[in-house]
Amino acid sequence: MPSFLQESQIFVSWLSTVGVTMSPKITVSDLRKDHQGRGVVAVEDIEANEDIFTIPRSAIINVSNCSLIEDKPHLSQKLLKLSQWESLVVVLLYELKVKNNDSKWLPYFNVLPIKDTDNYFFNQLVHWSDEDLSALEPSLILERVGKDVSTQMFNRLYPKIIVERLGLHELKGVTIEEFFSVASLIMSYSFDVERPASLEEKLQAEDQEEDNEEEHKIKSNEEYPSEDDDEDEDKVDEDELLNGGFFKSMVPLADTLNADTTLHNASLTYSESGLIMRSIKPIKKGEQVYNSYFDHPNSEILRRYGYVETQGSSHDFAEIPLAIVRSIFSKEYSVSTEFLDEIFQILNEIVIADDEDGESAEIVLDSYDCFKTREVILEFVFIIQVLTIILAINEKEKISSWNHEEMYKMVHRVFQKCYQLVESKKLTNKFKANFEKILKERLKAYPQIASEPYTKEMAFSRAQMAEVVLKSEYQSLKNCLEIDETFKNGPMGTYKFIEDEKLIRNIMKKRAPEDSDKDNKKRKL
Ligand SMILES: C[S@@+](CC[C@H](N)C(=O)[O-])C[C@H]1O[C@@H](n2cnc3c(N)ncnc32)[C@H](O)[C@@H]1O
Repeated sequence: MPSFLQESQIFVSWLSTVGVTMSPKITVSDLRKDHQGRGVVAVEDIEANEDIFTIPRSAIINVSNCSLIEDKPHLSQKLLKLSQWESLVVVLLYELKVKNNDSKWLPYFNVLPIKDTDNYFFNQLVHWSDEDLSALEPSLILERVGKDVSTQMFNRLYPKIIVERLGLHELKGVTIEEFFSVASLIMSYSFDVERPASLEEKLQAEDQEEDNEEEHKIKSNEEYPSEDDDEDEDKVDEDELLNGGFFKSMVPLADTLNADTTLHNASLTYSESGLIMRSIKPIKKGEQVYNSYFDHPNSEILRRYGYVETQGSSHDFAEIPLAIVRSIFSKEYSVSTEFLDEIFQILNEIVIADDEDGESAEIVLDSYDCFKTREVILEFVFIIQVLTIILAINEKEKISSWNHEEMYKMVHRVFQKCYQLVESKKLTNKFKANFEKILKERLKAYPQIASEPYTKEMAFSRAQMAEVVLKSEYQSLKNCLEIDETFKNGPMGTYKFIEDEKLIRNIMKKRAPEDSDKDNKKRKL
């Protein structure tokens, strides 16, 4: 059996046979000592904006370039009706299970975790046991692990889509574990590759032709699709492959690059004929060429890719659940959670009622993001400010005993006045106090280890990676808790703090008619 090194060499030789051109300034390296599998490293200095390699579209795998369509071109339209994920799963299963050693991409598959199980294993959160996952408490990433979604996809594909609709009996015996491996591979290795304009036109024309034929068939033969078919088509419609202008694709060599949010130095660009990996800054001899897998915090990097950045991701944030906002306000103002839920319901009604162009943002969210950079999402600022004022007025007026209509009017007025306040970069002093209490309460949920600084050690075990995620979130909260910094000169801009009474007096005074016109102007957060 070829060694790890030999497999890399076979892969690199194969790349040239499929038209990939590689700069002599890079090499595919063995980075197993750093627990990074393979990666691309510069063997000579590379300047900014240099082409590092180019990949023709014929070398990538997707629904328009794969053995399945070469062998069974009649399935093309049916595949295009699936979602991006579903179609790539089918395409890869066919390549791996049916073509297997005859696949033209075999030297590529041999350097991937799906085939090289001696040197790789999947570490994404879907593969973690419940015990492993418990180390991530209280991170809200636990609500997005994705086991249910993956299982649902498997149940949709089997047997209905793969066997009944596509007639791929040769893929009948695929187990849920095999499906999970392919799904994990797609999650951590695939790219959303823009379709070239020429292909886009061809696909749209074929789709139109297909629709016309379908319509003709129905009219002439009165042959209606079965109820079941109809239901299925509806389900995938929004998510259909033809939407979005890209194909989820496997891109050999581009996916050999590891990623780092701070060391990111190369990016993939698309042209009509192919894909180009280009340096975005100078890369010194000996340095690794790093891609970026979008702006993810460590929790999401772990969920999707199975590793963490040991000193934190540049895009780290922590999430504050709405439940904490509810419990702090309930405690601080001695009001029932039912009353707070009624206010939340009214806030949702206001957003819907005042939404003229469908663009107003909801402010009652399941959770609120607080970034390491000291940015706090505006919905969070706004809901705390609104609740602070409503509950102060409640102390004077006992709003909680009012009927829904009266309560709606008052909440609406507070909403509008707080909107103007926040828009003019002002907040109240009591907002500051409540913001602080909420963040402190969230911090209490984290274990002691989360408050300790990152260590220099690499984090390889699941327990170590979970610790790094908790540190990333804890530090994000701590940073945002430095309120004078958060609301002064940071990414949020500079806010002025005013007396709550001033705003409350303004709200309580009888409204002048011209005020209401001004108040009704469009709001977007
Ligand atoms: C697109 S692949 C990159 C190539 C991969 N290293 C290989 O040998 O096939 C993505 C996977 O590489 C690993 N990876 C990427 N960036 C990493 C990093 N900065 N540190 C550790 N592992 C990384 C993770 O296992 C991730 O799921």
